[in-house]
Amino acid sequence: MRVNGLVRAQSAALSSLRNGARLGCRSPLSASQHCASTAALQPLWSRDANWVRVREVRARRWQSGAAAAVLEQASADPSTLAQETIIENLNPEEAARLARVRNIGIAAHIDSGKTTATERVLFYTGRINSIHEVRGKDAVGAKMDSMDLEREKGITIQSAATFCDWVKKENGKDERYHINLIDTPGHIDFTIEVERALRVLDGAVMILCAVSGVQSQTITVDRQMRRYNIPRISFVNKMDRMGANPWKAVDQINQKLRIPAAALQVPIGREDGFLGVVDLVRMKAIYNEGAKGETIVEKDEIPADLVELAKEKRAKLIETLADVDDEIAEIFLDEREPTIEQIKAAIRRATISLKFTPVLMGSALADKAVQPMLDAVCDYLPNPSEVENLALDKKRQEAPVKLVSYNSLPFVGLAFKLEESNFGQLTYIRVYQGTLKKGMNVFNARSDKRVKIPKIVRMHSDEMEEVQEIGAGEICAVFGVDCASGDTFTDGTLGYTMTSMFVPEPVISLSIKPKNTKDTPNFSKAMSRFQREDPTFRVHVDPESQETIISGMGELHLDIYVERMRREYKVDCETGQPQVAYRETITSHVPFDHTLKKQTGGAGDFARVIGFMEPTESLADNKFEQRISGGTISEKFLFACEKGFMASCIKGPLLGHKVLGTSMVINDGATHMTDSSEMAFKMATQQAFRKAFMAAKPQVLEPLMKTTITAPNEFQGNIVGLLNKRNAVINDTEIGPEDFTLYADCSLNSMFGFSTQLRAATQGKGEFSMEFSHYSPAPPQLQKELVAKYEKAQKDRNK
Ligand SMILES: Nc1nc2c(ncn2[C@@H]2O[C@H](COP(=O)(O)OP(=O)(O)OP(=O)(O)O)[C@@H](O)[C@H]2O)c(=O)[nH]1
Repeated sequence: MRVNGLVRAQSAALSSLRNGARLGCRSPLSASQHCASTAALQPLWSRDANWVRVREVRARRWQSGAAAAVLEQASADPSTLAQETIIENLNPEEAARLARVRNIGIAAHIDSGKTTATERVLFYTGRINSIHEVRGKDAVGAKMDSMDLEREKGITIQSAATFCDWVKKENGKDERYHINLIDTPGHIDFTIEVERALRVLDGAVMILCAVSGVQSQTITVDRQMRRYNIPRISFVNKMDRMGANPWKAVDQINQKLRIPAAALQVPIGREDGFLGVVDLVRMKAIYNEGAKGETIVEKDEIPADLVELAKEKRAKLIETLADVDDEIAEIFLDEREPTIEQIKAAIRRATISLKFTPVLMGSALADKAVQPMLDAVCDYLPNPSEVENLALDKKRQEAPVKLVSYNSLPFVGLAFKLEESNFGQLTYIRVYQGTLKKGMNVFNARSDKRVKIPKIVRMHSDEMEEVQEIGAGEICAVFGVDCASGDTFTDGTLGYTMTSMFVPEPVISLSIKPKNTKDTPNFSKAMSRFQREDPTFRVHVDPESQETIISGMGELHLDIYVERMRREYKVDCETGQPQVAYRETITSHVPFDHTLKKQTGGAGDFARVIGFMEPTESLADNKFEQRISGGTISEKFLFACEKGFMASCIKGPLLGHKVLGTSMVINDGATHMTDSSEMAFKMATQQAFRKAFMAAKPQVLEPLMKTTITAPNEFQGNIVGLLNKRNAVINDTEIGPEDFTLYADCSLNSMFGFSTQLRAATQGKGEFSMEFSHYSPAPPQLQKELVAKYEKAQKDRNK
């Protein structure tokens, strides 16, 4: 009995160890698993069932002892944890340097105040001398919105990186922290900017509006943070606004985002009278003084009318921590009062292990309580050595290896963003391991090319500061490195690659051309630059109409590029109507035997291809295969066949949209001694493709969008009505005390004009966000209409 119990406990420990490794792992592959595990994070606590909790805590403690033994065993196997030993040998100086580094992002729903808060952070840390507002009267604009377009529209379009040093007071001593910070856009059309920032950051500040709480885009940002296992602190901004209610935001983080959350502060005053916050950990009142709130005044005395509330919310904080942290759970069970250090350590542990988010509050615009948020970044978000980053070792069958943020190890970095600047291409790199030095040769793991690093800079929005080297765990930008977004660089001794970020599929496309043909060279230059910089912006030329088609994440996304073309390249463009990016596929197996034969006087054209077409297992890609035996078609001609197949997939026979999920196998054929050529085989394959495709029950696929709608409860009926008209599938509805959130799958085609109708149906109080989910067969009626329209356009063109 005892032996069995031990085995069971050890296997539980092993599995918890594996889960733990997954939670910390920065790989998009682990995202769904992680979502599942965090969804299961339900509060364990119940006052009436203390004994259950005691047993659980004891069992967990016992298991962690067993887990330590397993870890010891695992670290003895160098094939899996080769670098574990290095971590143990981290020298104290290196550890002290890393302990003071934070790489963080600011992400939130549109207009929650990300850029306004970042402006305060830069001001209070001394990076800028004065504060300028988004859409401010002085028309200067915030530092991080450096593009003219961003300043005019008052929205962030590109993420911007900066760095600053924050001096935190700790027990009367000054502690200097180095913070690399990325401000991201809120609008879903620029979601790739959030994806790539989160891919390389160690922690995030999730900003919420004190009036609106969790909004539709907050839910998308939450999903993205989970995808990359990002620990976060939450900041409830706009406490100066009428109707501000931080407790609603805290409840919604718990209920809608399902992550245990508790406030670390209570507000002193509200709305116009918002003066500062009470720090619940240290039980002190914090006020801002000075013209821009630059002086922090701490008082031991809490305003009398807030003493009871502060006690209640502090108890709530400790209770929530007891649910997610064993040490606090024990103290709680023993009915002892945890010390400040114990509470802070528990918040840190629980935040980093993704079990909890501490909630702070303030008003960036009114210059209140931003500094305590910066303190919380230092106190509760991880330093680079506390985050597990994995690479795959190509030299050892892609075995995962842990990267260690240690300056003297071989260099490994990830290029996460490209940007054209006046001085050439700028590549943003996160250094995961080793040191990147000016003049050093690095290897691109994808292309196997060696490149020299001519110049390294630290970015401060659109300004830069040249440096000679960048250590492990830091973010920088380099010049003169030709690569793609998501490439891994090493020093050449390691065969490591890192997984890249998640790139959503473009869903909207439109035709575009310069108004003046003399602008064509600039037009092409702009297109290739935008494409290189933004993986969600794609360009292709329609082989028949010769029109240039651009595709992206939404109308705003494409509009911005058209506008940037005008401003930055002086090219005025004509654009067609935005169209949904449909896809085409086949649904059955069809054999083909096609001969191309032309005899026009001299040498003719001859090619015969035999084989079959069928749907692939998943819609992910198309597949070409040759199974020729006896050399009936030579290698050279088979290569031409493959090219023909690829060309056919770009423009499907049904609608002229891209083909997905289609496989073509050529297993026989014939060649003519003199008349066969590569061109003949390419054309024969294209003709065979067309015929077989049309015979294989072709199907139009339409993009389905994961849609999140939030609105006050009284409008629920109206919204369900709107969605029913659009044949949407409602997956879930969550009803809160005031408003509800509805999750649905909607076809993109049916969502044109939805924002206007939603505004009308909810007196402007409803909002929604959409994200591409997957391709799904279009309804037969829609397919019929689309095909008829395409055929008519073809006929008109050929007249
Ligand atoms: N009342 C009030 N308004 C604020 C506060 N913070 C920001 N705002 C206003 O909210 C609007 C949006 O602020 P931004 O900082 O651009 O918000 P954002 O989240 O960066 O916006 P996007 O990046 O475009 O999504 C601006 O008009 C700000 O002045 C605040 O604390 N209180």
